[in-house]
Amino acid sequence: MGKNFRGGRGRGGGRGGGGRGAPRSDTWNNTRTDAAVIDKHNDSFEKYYNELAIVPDNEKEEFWAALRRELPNSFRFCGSKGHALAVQQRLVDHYVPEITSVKYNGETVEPPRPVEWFPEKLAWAMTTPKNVIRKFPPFSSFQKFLVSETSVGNISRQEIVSMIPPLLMDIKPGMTVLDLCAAPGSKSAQLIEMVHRGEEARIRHVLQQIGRGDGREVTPGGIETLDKEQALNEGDWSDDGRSTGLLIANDVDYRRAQMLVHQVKRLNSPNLIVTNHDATQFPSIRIPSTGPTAKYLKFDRILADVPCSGDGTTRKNPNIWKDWIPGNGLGLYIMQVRILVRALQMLKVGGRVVYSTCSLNPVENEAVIATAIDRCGGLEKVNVIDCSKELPGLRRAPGLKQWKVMDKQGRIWSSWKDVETAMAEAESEEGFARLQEGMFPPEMADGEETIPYERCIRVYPHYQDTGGFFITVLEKRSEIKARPESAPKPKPEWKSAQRSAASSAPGSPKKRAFDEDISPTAKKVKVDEPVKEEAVETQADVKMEEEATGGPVQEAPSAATPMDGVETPVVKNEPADIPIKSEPADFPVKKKNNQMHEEPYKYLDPEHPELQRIYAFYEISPRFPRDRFMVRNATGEPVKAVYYTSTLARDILVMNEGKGMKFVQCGVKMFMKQDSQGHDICRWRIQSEGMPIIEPWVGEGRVVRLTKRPTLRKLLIEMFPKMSGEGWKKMGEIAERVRDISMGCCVLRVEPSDDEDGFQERIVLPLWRGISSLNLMLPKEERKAMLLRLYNDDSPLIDHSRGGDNNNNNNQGNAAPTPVLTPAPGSLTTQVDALIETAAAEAAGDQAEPIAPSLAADIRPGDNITAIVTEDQDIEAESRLRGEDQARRDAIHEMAPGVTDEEDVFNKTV
Ligand SMILES: C[S@@+](CC[C@H](N)C(=O)[O-])C[C@H]1O[C@@H](n2cnc3c(N)ncnc32)[C@H](O)[C@@H]1O
Repeated sequence: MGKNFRGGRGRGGGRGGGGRGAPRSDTWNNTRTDAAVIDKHNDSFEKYYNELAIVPDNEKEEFWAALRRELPNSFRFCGSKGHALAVQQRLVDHYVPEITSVKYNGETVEPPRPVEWFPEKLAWAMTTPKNVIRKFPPFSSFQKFLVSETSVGNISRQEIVSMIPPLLMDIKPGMTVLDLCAAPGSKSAQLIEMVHRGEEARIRHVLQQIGRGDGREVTPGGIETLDKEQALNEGDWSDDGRSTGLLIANDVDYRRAQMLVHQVKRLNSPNLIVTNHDATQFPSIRIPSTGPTAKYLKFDRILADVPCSGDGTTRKNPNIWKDWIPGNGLGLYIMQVRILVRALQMLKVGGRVVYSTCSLNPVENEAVIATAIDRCGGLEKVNVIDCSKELPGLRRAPGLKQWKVMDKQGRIWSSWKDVETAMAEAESEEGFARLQEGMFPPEMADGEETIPYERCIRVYPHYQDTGGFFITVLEKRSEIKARPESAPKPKPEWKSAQRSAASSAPGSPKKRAFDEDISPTAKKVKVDEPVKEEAVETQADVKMEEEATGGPVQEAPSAATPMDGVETPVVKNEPADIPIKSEPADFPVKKKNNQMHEEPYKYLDPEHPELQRIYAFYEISPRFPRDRFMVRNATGEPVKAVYYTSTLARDILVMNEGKGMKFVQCGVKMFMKQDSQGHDICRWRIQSEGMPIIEPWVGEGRVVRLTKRPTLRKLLIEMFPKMSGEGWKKMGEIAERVRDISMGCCVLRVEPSDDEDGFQERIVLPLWRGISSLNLMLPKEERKAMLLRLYNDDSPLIDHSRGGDNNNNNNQGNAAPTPVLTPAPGSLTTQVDALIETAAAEAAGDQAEPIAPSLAADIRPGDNITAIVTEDQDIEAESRLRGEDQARRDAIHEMAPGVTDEEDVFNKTV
């Protein structure tokens, strides 16, 4: 083990250790005070679901009671499996026994419990009340553990039911995956972990094959080799074991796309691209073609976790009780269908789309599935997969076979036929607005196969003490040509006769209501724009046909039209190509609503002299590819940072540049320029997030090995311990090595052993050898989290660069005062802070917007989320992350460069 790109930043990788994008520490014992005062009744809500009988009579009471109770806290251990298990082990061995013995008011307090059906029991839930957590010391240390591991990205707070869809995607290494509605990104995080599954073991295997291993056999048994068997059996060996898969995580909302970036960036995956598009018309992505015809990316797996009314989330969002109206679900149906149809279009034959909502409403669930299958050509083309054997232990209900629809006035309709009859007789169309034929169970023609709704999955709150959720897994059986919305399915004869009678009746509605009625709800999130549906389909279909037939593809001229403040490409009825050129190629471009476009992604020549210097200094194996390093500035020169991406990500960035694709983020920062003195020192240090990727390929000349617990503890607790004079002798087992190693960045490999003072897991950390001191290049939060997890030690850090004070900001040394980093008014940071305030207000129900209320729940005011769009901002954000010490050092450097500690000079980022 040693790779930590997937959230294992406790092992040294990982920026964002400051908990950016992670829940704020105090959310771990939040109780929702608003929950107590909200009246948890809503007549229409209760009437509708009672009449639908979504649960049997004898469960109704339990069902409604569960919906009214508060939701237990739940979380998931994340990162690579081995690492996640190591962190989990700490909970099992240390905290659970402590907590289990606690009694409150004579009752034993329920400890956190693992979710039985979740693989490896990596998901946990707890109902412990806040006052108990506050009152008892065992809980406070447990809470500290949760807070610190969450802040460094080893634990992700996530609703239990929200963890289900990725688990049903059956993602295999090497697959291309698209998450169409991804923000704030909890499922994307799961998906990227899956894309990388087994990678560590595969790479270790390859290294051993080529004689570059670290001497340890990859044998089953140790935590770090758990993935081995699976890894060796699964494919994806074409890139020396590195994952060749891809996740594109997309969201239409730019603000939310930024939340998404912060959630997934800490996973340090080079196989991830974040985009900002309307999923109903997600552009086709060009990829290299070996033949004369253009080629477009198709996905093995797509997650359509669509925006929904969210009425399964009352436990988390009690405002739903007062806000629930039938129009919420009705207004979303069209968009949900469009997203699902687009997903099916972009899917490979044999691939899977997982459709999910946190709504109980069949209009947003079974009806969407039925309509999308119908529009794509029926069950011959797209089928529902039976997942009843998956996730054993998860209690679930089958999808509804029959359902009714509640209109905006609260009337409940059993069939579209009834609606049509009533519409024909009605004085006005008022009251029928938004009703659609497709919202009702389809009436099948003779001999037509019925949709196997029983394969849809409904999870109700009282089953496992969770929120409510709907999931359906669809498989594409053959190429499709989706029927446009405006071309309804041919009707059985009786229906045609009835329709013509109805439409000729005096006062009959001229148009079906939805044609002119766009949900105000949808408008709020700017997602239900009038999509030029037919055109989109035409183009997508053309592309698919071209791919299928190998026919020619014509590059379409392109245009972009702003709609309601959102730059949405309007697709004209041209023969091909959804990607539309909407940007000139100069960057960055400031857009309306403060949307920014990223700086360009420019790949470096593999023979670039700077790359050659880096390879030489770190003795990087020639097998490690050189053609995937890029910079993010218009000159294309490595000035400040060098990023690394997978091959497929590179091809996509290169081939689609300037073609209207809105890339928000891609690439792992691998090398950062260091302002350092000395001729033979490499001015590029390995950035902690890139460390897990490059570290196995770094030569012995830049590696320091460590096996004893006390040595690592010293490095974690002491910042800048002295090497000068006799100082180096205090470094224990690594003393001579660090005395002799030349200045610059190196790799600290913490190796597991069976010794009493040895480690169970492999850890890799970046280390800086300065002229007269040594320093782990880790943010303070990360140091503290590791100290707590590995040593159960929460003592303050000691900073030798400020005279050895204990870093409590009381500035006892002779150093300059610590400047406080305050973002300038109007800066990106403050703007995004404001956005996050808004998101939190949404989560607390301050807005009437019923769409996906769960979205903002994981983001709180004060979370340090910044819209990072340029290289400079990225570096600035990193400096902030590294804490006030960095700022202080920078300040000292500027104030009195000649007299301060040398480390100020040697650790300053240019
Ligand atoms: C239910 S949430 C997704 C939650 C997310 N999958 C997760 O697990 O964190 C729905 C998301 O869809 C986005 N959205 C709404 N309409 C969209 C559209 N037309 N295209 C893409 N994304 C859309 C919203 O901004 C929202 O972030």
